Amino acid sequence: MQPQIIVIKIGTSSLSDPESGDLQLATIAKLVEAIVHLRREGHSVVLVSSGAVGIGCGRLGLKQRPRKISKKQAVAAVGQGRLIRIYDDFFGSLQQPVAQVLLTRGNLIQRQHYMNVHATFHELLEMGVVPIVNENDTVAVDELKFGDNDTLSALVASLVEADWLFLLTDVDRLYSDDPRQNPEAKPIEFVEYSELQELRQAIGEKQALGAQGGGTQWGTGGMTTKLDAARIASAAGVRTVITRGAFPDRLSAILRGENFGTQFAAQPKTVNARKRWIAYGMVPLGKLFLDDGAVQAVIRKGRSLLPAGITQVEGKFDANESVSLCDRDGKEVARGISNYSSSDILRILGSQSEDIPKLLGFDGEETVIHRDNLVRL
Ligand SMILES: Nc1ncnc2c1ncn2[C@@H]1O[C@H](COP(=O)(O)OP(=O)(O)O)[C@@H](O)[C@H]1O
Ligand SMILES: N[C@@H](CCC(=O)OP(=O)(O)O)C(=O)O
Repeated sequence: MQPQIIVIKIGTSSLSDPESGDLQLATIAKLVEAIVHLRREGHSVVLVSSGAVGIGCGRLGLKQRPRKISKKQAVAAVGQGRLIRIYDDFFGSLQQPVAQVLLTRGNLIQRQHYMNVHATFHELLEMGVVPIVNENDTVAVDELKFGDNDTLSALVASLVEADWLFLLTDVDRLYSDDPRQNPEAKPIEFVEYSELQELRQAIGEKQALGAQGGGTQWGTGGMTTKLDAARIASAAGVRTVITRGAFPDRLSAILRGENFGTQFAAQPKTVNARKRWIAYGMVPLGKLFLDDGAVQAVIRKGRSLLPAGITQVEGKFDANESVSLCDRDGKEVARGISNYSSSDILRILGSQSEDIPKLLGFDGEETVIHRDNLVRL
């Protein structure tokens, strides 16, 4: 097999015991062995590990995840140090160097920062190091949070142009409903990209009816954030698998084609690095609703977006910021960098490009979003 770039995300629910909060040392050891095995087969591996808050709670004798943000951030600062120390000890005993990479959402929004992060991952993987990534919980502010490590791992997978993203959790795969609450829930083995949005909505609605997002009080997002992650990764050409964290030795078997967990088909890797940054590095600050003709032009024909095809604007944004493009039903079909602010678009929407100078009083761009700055989702 060709050397693969593999991102593995492990959730709190697999790292610590749900009742006592104690570390699942055997799982961590097996995960480390599995990763070292993958490295020795020639693959590059990035580990995205949750657990800072959970382990911090264990260290401080807290029985529940704190609700207050500043407390959670302080507890994460306690837990992250311990987490990385355990990994360094375990990987170190197998002579595998590791690196700690702590990221905030803001690091990926700015193009220069994004490129620096990209270059650092590249160097680490070139040197055979296993980067261990987590959100920099201690400094992250609410508006600029990944919020959950499922999303973070998908963005990292897109950034490093991974072949595979493994989301390791405490259930063996995705089900039609939460198997803890509904024993009739049906296992789902394979999901096509075209099925993902609808499935996300159905499972999100069922999960919202349940008590909380995650299966235990320590997990955060449950399956909805994993499905969001699968969508981001699949769109970036990364094959995603949801599988159980307690059996990391199955990762090699999955690479060989065995069927453990739920697999999500990847879209072809056609989008370049800059467009991937536009799609998933930047955070859209508003929405443009398009008529059917504009959806056709942008999606099917890869054309630029002109003011004539825009029917409505939502949100406040400046020129050069990221926006979502939605069809008449509100479904997001593309993202791009707008040449105009939301207030200027309100004045030119529905008009012909040649009327822009007259409507705005200055000689602006002909397009609202140029095709070079536009990515289909
Ligand atoms: N449709 C579903 N299929 C499988 N698990 C589900 C589903 N809906 C909710 N869950 C719950 O999601 C939990 C895993 O999410 P979470 O606790 O956030 O894990 P992690 O800490 O690994 O990110 C499972 O324990 C399960 O109870
Ligand atoms: N950055 C947080 C991770 C939060 C998170 O996404 O947790 P999980 O749902 O268990 O993957 C931590 O280290 O505790």
